[in-house]
Amino acid sequence: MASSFHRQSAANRSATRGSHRVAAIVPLPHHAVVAAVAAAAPSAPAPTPVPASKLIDGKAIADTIRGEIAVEVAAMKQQYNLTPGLAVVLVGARKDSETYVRSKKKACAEVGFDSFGTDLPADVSEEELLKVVEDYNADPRVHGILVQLPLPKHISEKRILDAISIEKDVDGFHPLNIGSLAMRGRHPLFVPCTPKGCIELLERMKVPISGRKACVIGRSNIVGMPVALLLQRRDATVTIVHSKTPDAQRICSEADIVVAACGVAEMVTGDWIKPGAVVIDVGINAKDDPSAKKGYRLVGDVEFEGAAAKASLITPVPGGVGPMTIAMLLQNTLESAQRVAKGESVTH
Ligand SMILES: Nc1nc(=O)c2c([nH]1)NC[C@@H]1CN(c3ccc(C(=O)N[C@@H](CCC(=O)O)C(=O)O)cc3)C=[N+]21
Repeated sequence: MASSFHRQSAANRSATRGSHRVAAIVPLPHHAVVAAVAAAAPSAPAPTPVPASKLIDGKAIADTIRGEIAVEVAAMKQQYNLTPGLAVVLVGARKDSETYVRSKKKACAEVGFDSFGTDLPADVSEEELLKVVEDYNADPRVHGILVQLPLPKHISEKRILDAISIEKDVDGFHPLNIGSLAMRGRHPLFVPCTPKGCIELLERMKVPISGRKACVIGRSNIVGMPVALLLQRRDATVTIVHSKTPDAQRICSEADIVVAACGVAEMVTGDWIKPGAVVIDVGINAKDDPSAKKGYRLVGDVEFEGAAAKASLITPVPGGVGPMTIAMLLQNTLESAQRVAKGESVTH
């Protein structure tokens, strides 16, 4: 089960502060460090742990955002007597999908949202699923609709996603939302959650984007393409590399910001990373590990130790982008409810 999608995260220091601080406070000559390490660990050299100052703590940042959302929800209930509502539709019984759906519903409860759920059998017909989506489209208690992907093979993902009312499309997957994202001077109603989470991590860590070179690895509709558009909107110079790109590693190694969303476990090794670059790892892959309780552990699309040795900041997996995806889903749902409360809702 090597589902790929995202996440990681961690610390509350900026990229520039992190790297400058190390340079300013630890001016030890290299040989002195080597000598000190040798004295402390005379036997097998243990891998140097990644310092906390390099970690982008996605879980902590997502917790902060969820706290901010809870405050807004309480205010909205007071002022407008309105509670944001999210509907999550799950088809079939994929273990990973069930886990994600459970954490989405839990997150809703924590910030004071209403959550609605429909679980359908894997052999449900496309028509029945469409009917569920249409009922949620018409339900005024529901401000966001998420149909958990992937869907079973016999159902057209396109047909289902296109049926979600654009003003409840909190995943931001509707072509009208993606189209607006791609056009200067336009503003989509919703930005897809994982790409939005990546940018939020960069911004909260005060990583400069404007004028920087960014490399996005992967061109999927849900992550690679929209995250590239978001970086470009913030005036980065963006290169997207993918499975058919000759010399992807060389291109990546020139980037100040790397977003890895290729869906291949630990593909991006340290030699892809320019010294001081900021690395956002969107991958989530299960890797066999007999020493782990479950027999596997989660790894990203980035080989963490090697990349961390070069990077100024890096997101871990888990605990990086993953928790941010859920926080951004809540934020999109809140924004949707706010539009309704203020009478700004657009009609489909
Ligand atoms: N319509 C739709 N929208 C989605 O946003 C969507 C989807 N379908 N299908 C599947 C992917 C996957 N996804 C994740 C969300 C949170 C974590 C997450 O919170 N991960 C934690 C925990 C990981 C774990 O322990 O399993 C972490 O990385 O720290 C991961 C993955 C949303 N997806």
